[in-house]
Amino acid sequence: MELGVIGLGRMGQIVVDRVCSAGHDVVAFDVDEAAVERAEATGASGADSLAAMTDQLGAEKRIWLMVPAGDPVDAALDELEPSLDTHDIVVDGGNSHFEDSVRRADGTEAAYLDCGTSGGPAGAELGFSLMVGGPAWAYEELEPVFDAVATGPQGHDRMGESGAGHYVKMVHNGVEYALMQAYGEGFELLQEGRYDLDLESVAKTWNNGAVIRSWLLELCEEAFREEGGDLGDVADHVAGGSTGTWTVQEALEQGVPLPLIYQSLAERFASRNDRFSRRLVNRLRYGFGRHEVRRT
Ligand SMILES: NC(=O)C1=CN([C@@H]2O[C@H](COP(=O)(O)OP(=O)(O)OC[C@H]3O[C@@H](n4cnc5c(N)ncnc54)[C@H](O)[C@@H]3O)[C@@H](O)[C@H]2O)C=CC1
Ligand SMILES: O=C(CO)[C@H](O)[C@H](O)COP(=O)(O)O
Repeated sequence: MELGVIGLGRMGQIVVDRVCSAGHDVVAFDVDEAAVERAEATGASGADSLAAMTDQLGAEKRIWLMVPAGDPVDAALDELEPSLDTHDIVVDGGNSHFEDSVRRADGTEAAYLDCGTSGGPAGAELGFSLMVGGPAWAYEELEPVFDAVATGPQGHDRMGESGAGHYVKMVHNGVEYALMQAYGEGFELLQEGRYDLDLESVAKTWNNGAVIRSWLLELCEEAFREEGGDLGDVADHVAGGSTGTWTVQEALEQGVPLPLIYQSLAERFASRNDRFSRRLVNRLRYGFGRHEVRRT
């Protein structure tokens, strides 16, 4: 099969590598020329524009978008649209909002597959977990590509109609937030608590047979090994947050309580700057109790 890949960053380059390794042909495009050169060095045929890419793909285009969610997806689709037909297939493998994916599926001539991708850059070796939404014929047609990008045939499935893939990925990310928060809190108590513990050793021991073993816990072990048990100069500032926000917004709309995921998201927001509410509470404790006001 011949696949066009648009967006050759951390994730898109892995798509290129895995699809090429599986014996398919890849035509690669990115607005960053250096990224196109990297893809060429790993076996893809580089294109210097979207038009050049679609020309190379010919009839029955199969295209994988791996650009940042939001405007870049619409920008690429707007440019692709004149050359797309009903027998073409476009996959969006990024973290798009599921409602954007439904809108895009309705607005294109091509069959549009929304594909939630999990595994991160670490998935280069193992492959990803892929959650796909959209027309069944297009999913089935692209199964050889999904087999290559995922861990294998078990690493991908069609979740349902348009939007279902990105919907499942959105919820996945909410779960990811809560799991990380739970590990964070447990290790914080161990770090602050009664015993002088080696947290890397705790994580390693838990990873070997404990109920709470997981890949995220292996990443905790790696973090303590590389940064030290006190996490060295790692700041208490957590970036990201859009996918978790969408999860909480959807839960509110559906009337489903998600206190753990909401709290994990709120912890991220709280980590980002001097919280006015905390500063006021700090000052109020002086007001009513003459407790010391902590000042920076
Ligand atoms: N990094 C991660 O752990 C994961 C990321 N994702 C999602 O995958 C998507 C890509 O993520 P990354 O590879 O990490 O981002 P990245 O920032 O490493 O790469 C994005 C690439 O897209 C290119 N690009 C931007 N606009 C473009 C356009 N209009 N046309 C062509 N190329 C364009 C950029 O030059 C860049 O090379 C995002 O939606 C992200 O949320 C999904 C799962 C995991
Ligand atoms: O999808 C992912 C992992 O599964 C990406 O790493 C994503 O960026 C994580 O979300 P956030 O940026 O909100 O932390």
